Amino acid sequence: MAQENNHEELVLSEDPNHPANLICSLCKNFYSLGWVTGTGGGISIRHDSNVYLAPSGVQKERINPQDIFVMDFPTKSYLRRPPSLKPSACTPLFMASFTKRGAGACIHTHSQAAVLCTLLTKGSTWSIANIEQIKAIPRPSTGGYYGFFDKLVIPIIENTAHEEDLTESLEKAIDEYPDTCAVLVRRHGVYVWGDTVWKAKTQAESLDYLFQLAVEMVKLGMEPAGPITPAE
Ligand SMILES: CSC[C@@H](O)[C@@H](O)C(=O)COP(=O)(O)O
Ligand SMILES: [Zn+2]
Repeated sequence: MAQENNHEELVLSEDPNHPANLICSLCKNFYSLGWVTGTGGGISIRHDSNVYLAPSGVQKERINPQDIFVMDFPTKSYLRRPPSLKPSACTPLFMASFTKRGAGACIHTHSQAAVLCTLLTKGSTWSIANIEQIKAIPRPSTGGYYGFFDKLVIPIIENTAHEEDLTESLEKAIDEYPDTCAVLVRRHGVYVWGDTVWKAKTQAESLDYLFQLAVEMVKLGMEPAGPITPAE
């Protein structure tokens, strides 16, 4: 019987910046940061009209380019489905960032700092102010980035039993917070997107830095979004 054409040419490339190679190398990088351990978390990249997706339920730091799914973005149909694998359960959430924000990549982490920030905040947003690293976060309404004296506000949505059931509330948060490039998921992690894969990466790094800092500030009795007070 003839083998189904699985379009390996869509994922096999010598170019380290090919999306299929980048998903593999970045997942190793994110694993070492504790963002994608134990199969959780992941990344999807949109390049031209193709969306590149990791498989579901696998050790993300051990993915090979042959394991990558490729979707045609305009039609949402799969151009390549590796046999015996399922696409990431995060697919509809990654797609929300591509469709609603035109993102070029979306990163999902299970970072403990992100989870702790959702536990330290009872409401539906998490914020921080007056910290230099805020300046790495884009603010679409101004066409630029947050300033040092601005307050950064990230929406928090409630977790669900299944990843795909988060889609509706993530889409609502994206609509309600037009300046955000991230949505926290309570007791779960965070989704961060960017115009390009490198912007998504640096924004995810900057946010994780701020999440870690905020946890330490709270431990020291400081309010992360509070006013600047003279050091004692
Ligand atoms: C540790 S299981 C985590 C999953 O349920 C989910 O939250 C996740 O982030 C990864 O889903 P996956 O389908 O493996 O890409
Ligand atoms: Zn997850």
